[in-house]
Amino acid sequence: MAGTLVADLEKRFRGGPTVRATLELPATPGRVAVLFGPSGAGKTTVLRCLAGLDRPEHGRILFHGEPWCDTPARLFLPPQQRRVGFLFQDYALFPHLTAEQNVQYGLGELTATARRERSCSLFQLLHLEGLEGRRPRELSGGQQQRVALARALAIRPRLLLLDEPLSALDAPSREQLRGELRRLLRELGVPTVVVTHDRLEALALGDDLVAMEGGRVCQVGPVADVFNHPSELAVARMTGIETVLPGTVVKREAGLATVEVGPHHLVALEPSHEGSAVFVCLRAEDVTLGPPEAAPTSARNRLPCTVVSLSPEGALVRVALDAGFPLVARVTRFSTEELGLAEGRALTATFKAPSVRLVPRP
Ligand SMILES: Nc1ncnc2c1ncn2[C@@H]1O[C@H](COP(=O)(O)OP(=O)(O)OP(=O)(O)O)[C@@H](O)[C@H]1O
Repeated sequence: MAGTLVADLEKRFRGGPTVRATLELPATPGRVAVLFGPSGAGKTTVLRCLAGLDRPEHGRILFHGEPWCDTPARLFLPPQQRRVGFLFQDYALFPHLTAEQNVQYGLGELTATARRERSCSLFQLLHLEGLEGRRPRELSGGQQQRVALARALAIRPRLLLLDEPLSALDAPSREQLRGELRRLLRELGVPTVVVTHDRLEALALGDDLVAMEGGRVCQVGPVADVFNHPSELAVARMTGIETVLPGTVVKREAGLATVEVGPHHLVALEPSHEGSAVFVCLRAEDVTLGPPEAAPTSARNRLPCTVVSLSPEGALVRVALDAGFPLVARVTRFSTEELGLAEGRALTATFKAPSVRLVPRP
């Protein structure tokens, strides 16, 4: 129990959905867990229950073995007793207070000197020196975010909870601050739970991932495990796998599975689950394109296909293909030119067996 955050809760909204979450996460210094999923998945609801801002109808929350919520025992600790730092989506800074006053707001129990010392060290840590006297409207989006983070940290929280911390920023700032926030969270040494619906943000910020959809937790695990081995179709979709095809496992041998998909037999690593009905999931980045007469490579899967459409995406091009079933590849502009890609062009698509993820099909 030490070093973990355990939650098993159910929150019902009158006339609305029920959000259920069962999860156990490492909560060690600097470790970041991401609640990830599409809009309406229930991420914010879980975060608010962890904070003590919402009260679940049923459930338990244990932080390092200490009960924060236990509905059968009628136990519910308010946020200040949990000592959690909460960063709201819109930062919720008091507009009439200066940055320094905002940061010192929750420190009423300290002497004025101690309050000043605490906020001074946070302004240094978050590179906000010189901005103490500014009001929120006189700060940039990134500066507001850091002031809000300083306020959340001022109480010396045991757990930091961040709701979409970058969503209030424009795209270029978001990209820049993603890496900065990650470094900062590591440095701060406080276990953190972050809500995001953004795939890149989840990858950049998280050590652990809780994938949610439709008010339930679909999968929990280290970020790379969840992205590489989605346990179900909903997780495959939310982690950005574009090719999802119904298939049937027709052979299992020597750690490999042969899967019938449309007119083809594909080779994948043998899945740990039983059952032959599967979804074959393939990332566009894992598909290599070459001329029809391309020489064999180590890739187990080679499919003749034709180009259906090309869509530029910055330095890359998304290539929709017809291989007897729809297949998506993503290649550089350079490769597009070199291969002379155009609608109707015949090609060979190749991908390795470990790139083919098999997810059980109900
Ligand atoms: N106070 C409320 N009353 C009724 N329904 C609510 C309330 N708060 C949330 N919900 C509903 O509960 C579900 C989960 O909402 P929640 O805000 O937790 O989702 P989310 O994953 O954080 O979504 P988003 O990414 O859009 O913020 C949604 O269907 C939402 O409409």
